[in-house]
Amino acid sequence: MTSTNAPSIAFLGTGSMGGAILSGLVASGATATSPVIATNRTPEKAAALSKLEGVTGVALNENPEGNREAAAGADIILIGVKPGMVPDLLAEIAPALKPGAIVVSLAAGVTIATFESILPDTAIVVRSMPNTPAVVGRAVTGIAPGTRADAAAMAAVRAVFETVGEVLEVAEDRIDALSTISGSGPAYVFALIEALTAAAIEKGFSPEEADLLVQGTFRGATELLAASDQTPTQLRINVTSPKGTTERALAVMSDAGLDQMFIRATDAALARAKELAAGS
Ligand SMILES: NC(=O)C1=CN([C@@H]2O[C@H](COP(=O)(O)OP(=O)(O)OC[C@H]3O[C@@H](n4cnc5c(N)ncnc54)[C@H](OP(=O)(O)O)[C@@H]3O)[C@@H](O)[C@H]2O)C=CC1
Ligand SMILES: O=C(O)[C@@H]1CCC=N1
Repeated sequence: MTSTNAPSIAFLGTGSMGGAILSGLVASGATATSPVIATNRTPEKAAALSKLEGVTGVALNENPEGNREAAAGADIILIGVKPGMVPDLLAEIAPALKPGAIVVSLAAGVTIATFESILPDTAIVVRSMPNTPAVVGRAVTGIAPGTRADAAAMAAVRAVFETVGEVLEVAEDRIDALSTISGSGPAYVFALIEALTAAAIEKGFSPEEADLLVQGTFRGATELLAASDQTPTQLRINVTSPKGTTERALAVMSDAGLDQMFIRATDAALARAKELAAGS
């Protein structure tokens, strides 16, 4: 993505998720050699985006043609609006797309069939499910090919997402399930951090002390896991002295149904994805 032959990219809807991918691309240096256009509704957001190297932020409230103009000039168009807004945006840009343009969905729930029913036959659709650690080059992104996405198109989309992290290609019928794990996953981790921080404060630590203890522990544990050749199970056992304190804490979590809780939580996320696919 750093050669002058790199495809031109447009972000249509550059909020939490689109903005995270864009930040990761900027941090990687990719936008320095391959400029990007990024649209939003509000001028404030567009101005902030324009401060990033190689990025032109467009405010639709000032330029209502901004999505169409950005789409017309792009080889790869990332659709980063909320799921309910996707059909209208696709209808808006459909007449402007270059033949062979690759339209990449970031949206939860919205199917490839929906994309392909609105876009012209000359457009190539790829469905993705990224996550926000893209900001720091640590995204995990699922990608699934539309009916017209050949190996070259998938390679081009993979290259974009590999600039900001790891990529797993799956069939579309796995994307919703993948989303319940890695798409939503950062929120689960932050919720766990919030809960352990609240416990630290309840134990009498100041908020600053609690942040140091909890965030340092999450960072240390994940970096240990990444550096170690041991499984998470073995690393947990290494902390859990027989008849020690950790054992008591983990027993409480087990009694509270930790394993089942994640299964129920991801089932709930999956059910919501089906609702979104149905347009509700
Ligand atoms: N957040 C996440 O962790 C993840 C989100 N996703 C998917 O990403 C998509 C976006 O979610 P998220 O980033 O959280 O949402 P945000 O609300 O943060 O971002 C949406 C952006 O779209 C802009 N926008 C609204 N209408 C238009 C339009 N007509 N044309 C162009 N831009 C427009 C908004 O601009 P303005 O604010 O100026 O109105 C806003 O910046 C969703 O489909 C979601 O399912 C996928 C994986 C993870
Ligand atoms: O909550 C959502 O719907 C999106 C999809 C995965 C993460 N955020």
